[in-house]
Amino acid sequence: MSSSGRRDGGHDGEHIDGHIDEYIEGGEGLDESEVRASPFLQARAWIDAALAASRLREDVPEPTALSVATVDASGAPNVRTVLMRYFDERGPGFVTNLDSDKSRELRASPAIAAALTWPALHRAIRFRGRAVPIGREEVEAYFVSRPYGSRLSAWASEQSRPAADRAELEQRWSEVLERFPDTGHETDVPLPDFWGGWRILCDEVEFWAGRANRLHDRIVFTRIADGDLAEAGAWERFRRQP
Ligand SMILES: Cc1cc2nc3c(=O)[nH]c(=O)nc-3n(C[C@H](O)[C@H](O)[C@H](O)COP(=O)(O)O)c2cc1C
Repeated sequence: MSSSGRRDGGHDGEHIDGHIDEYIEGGEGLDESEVRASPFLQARAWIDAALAASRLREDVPEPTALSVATVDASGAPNVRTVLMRYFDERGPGFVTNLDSDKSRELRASPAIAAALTWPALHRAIRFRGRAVPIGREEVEAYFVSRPYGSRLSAWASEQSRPAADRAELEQRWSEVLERFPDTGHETDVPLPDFWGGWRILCDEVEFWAGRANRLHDRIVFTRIADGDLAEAGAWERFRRQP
């Protein structure tokens, strides 16, 4: 633990003093010599490391938790957390209600930014780009793999719309439970038309690696040509100041 850190993470004077300092004391950083040839390979390596760490230790919960920022019709930002359900050469992807605020915002303005953050590993990845809908077949293939209750909840919630009270939600749940009984088969709850996914086609991917004294490493891949995340020639790499 660093000299300025507090284990309770509570208030200390006028600022909030979290646990980050003690983690950053041990940051490995990210040197140009070890950066993979493409943003895909670099992200894949860090995501795999986070998934492995989350199986082995308790301080990396929800390693695929992805903060997703959109802008609303007035240009005001909006952010929420989803789970990254897809990651391949095309970019990170997530599933959600297609009538939710985030989906409405993305249809009006596809500009999107997202971040995976692993404080205990001293690492974060930031993605910026535009969102495109994930194809229905891909969504369907994922949807049938979800547990019955998760598939049912897709039907039970008009995500982001107001609800009078908790009882209203539970009433909707009872209705869909009756409508789509659990037969133990993957087709018992169909994929709703209003449920799907978004993929981020990236123009920039930043890898942040915490280091001592806040001299962190930031290695950025920025797009210079067409091509997916694995296409090394589509990206230029540089270092940003911390
Ligand atoms: C750890 C975590 C994971 C979540 N995963 C999802 C998800 O995969 N999809 C989703 O639609 N909402 C997910 N949520 C809920 C969202 O944060 C959010 O409340 C919801 O999508 C509505 O956002 P919106 O009104 O801005 O559209 C998750 C929340 C947390 C805290």
